[in-house]
Amino acid sequence: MASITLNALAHTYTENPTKPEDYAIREMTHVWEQGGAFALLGPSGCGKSTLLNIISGLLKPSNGEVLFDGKRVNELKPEERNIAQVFQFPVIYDTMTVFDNLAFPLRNIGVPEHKIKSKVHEVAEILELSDQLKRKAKGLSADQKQKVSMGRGLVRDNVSAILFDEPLTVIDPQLKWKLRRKLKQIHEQFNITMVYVTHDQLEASTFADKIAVMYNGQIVQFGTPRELFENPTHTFVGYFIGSPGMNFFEATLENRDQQDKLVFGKEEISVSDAMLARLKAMGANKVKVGIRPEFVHVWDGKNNDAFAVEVDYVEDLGTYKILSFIFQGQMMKARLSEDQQVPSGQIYVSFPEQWTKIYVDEYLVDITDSAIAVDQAQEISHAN
Ligand SMILES: Nc1ncnc2c1ncn2[C@@H]1O[C@H](COP(=O)(O)OP(=O)(O)OP(=O)(O)O)[C@@H](O)[C@H]1O
Repeated sequence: MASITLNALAHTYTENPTKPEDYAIREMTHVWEQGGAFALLGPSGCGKSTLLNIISGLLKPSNGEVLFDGKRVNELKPEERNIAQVFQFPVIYDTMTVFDNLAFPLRNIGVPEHKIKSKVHEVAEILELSDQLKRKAKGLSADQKQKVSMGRGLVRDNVSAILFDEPLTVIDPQLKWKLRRKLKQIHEQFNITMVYVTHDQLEASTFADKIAVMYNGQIVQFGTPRELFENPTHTFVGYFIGSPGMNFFEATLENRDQQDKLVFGKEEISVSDAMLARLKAMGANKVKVGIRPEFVHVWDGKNNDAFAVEVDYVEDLGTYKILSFIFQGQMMKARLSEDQQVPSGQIYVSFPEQWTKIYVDEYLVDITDSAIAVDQAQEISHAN
């Protein structure tokens, strides 16, 4: 078991990179703590597989270091790293029995047969494969084959970490949740560091305690599923997490009647004085405002803080409804409970200040005391 540290890591497939877009992994420093269950979540092409292959040693990074428990492993071959990797498609030997497939990694390193037998039976028991041990792998279903792949990762005692690269892609939907639960159970039992790559937010949040959201070769936020939902620190996280994703609109900081205001179209958006002061100090005239559909309040009648908007349409999704409305010419969404009635035509919506997030250059403007203290310390150190 090990912690995995990526230190100033970067990777490019281009011979002479000149710009950030030439990098599949843009410089990143990141730590996966020992024993954690993590997900690496992001859209196709953002660099997830590249990152996993660098950790397992299948790929040599262009820059930076990979450390296991603080020790540099860049020079170690994949088989010397004690990392198990489970791929999208099960990697097993069809002509061998399930037992021999599971025994293979142990026979390779010369473990005595009696030890192999007990270890294979132990892992088969956990994976519910005990009654399949004598079968040839060829006849197994896709989910059973993937379980054998996982089992091959688990039989070795000295495995530092298991990396899963979209392991449930070929599994039938009704079996996915079963395998996901199995993985969670295995994590609890073995206390192994696990990194699970997926582009599916549901898969990520049911498996992982903490999720790294990846976008354009960078980890833009690392947090619990709840943190990613309630406090996205990058607009991509707001957009990618949630169903539907966060609403965004561009607003400007304007001085009206000697007071700074955040303005969108004809409306003033309510934010705290501390936020207005912070934006002014940053010299940010244009910002993005983000609010999750779940946090938009919908009212039947006029209300002090509420804006008059036009209902566009309502989608009934069985257990909840999605209301689409037009606010100052822009389409936005609110998520409502199934029993909430929505009148047609004009309605009123409000955006609670607590859930109204402000972004500058795609990053959240954080006005908590600790965030401001860090910024000020950085400004002082730059000034010196
Ligand atoms: N062998 C390669 N040679 C050149 N470019 C590559 C190679 N492998 C990946 N890339 C590029 O690097 C970027 C990151 O790819 P990567 O496969 O790591 O992303 P991913 O997030 O795992 O995507 P997916 O979910 O589709 O597998 C992409 O732009 C991809 O086209």
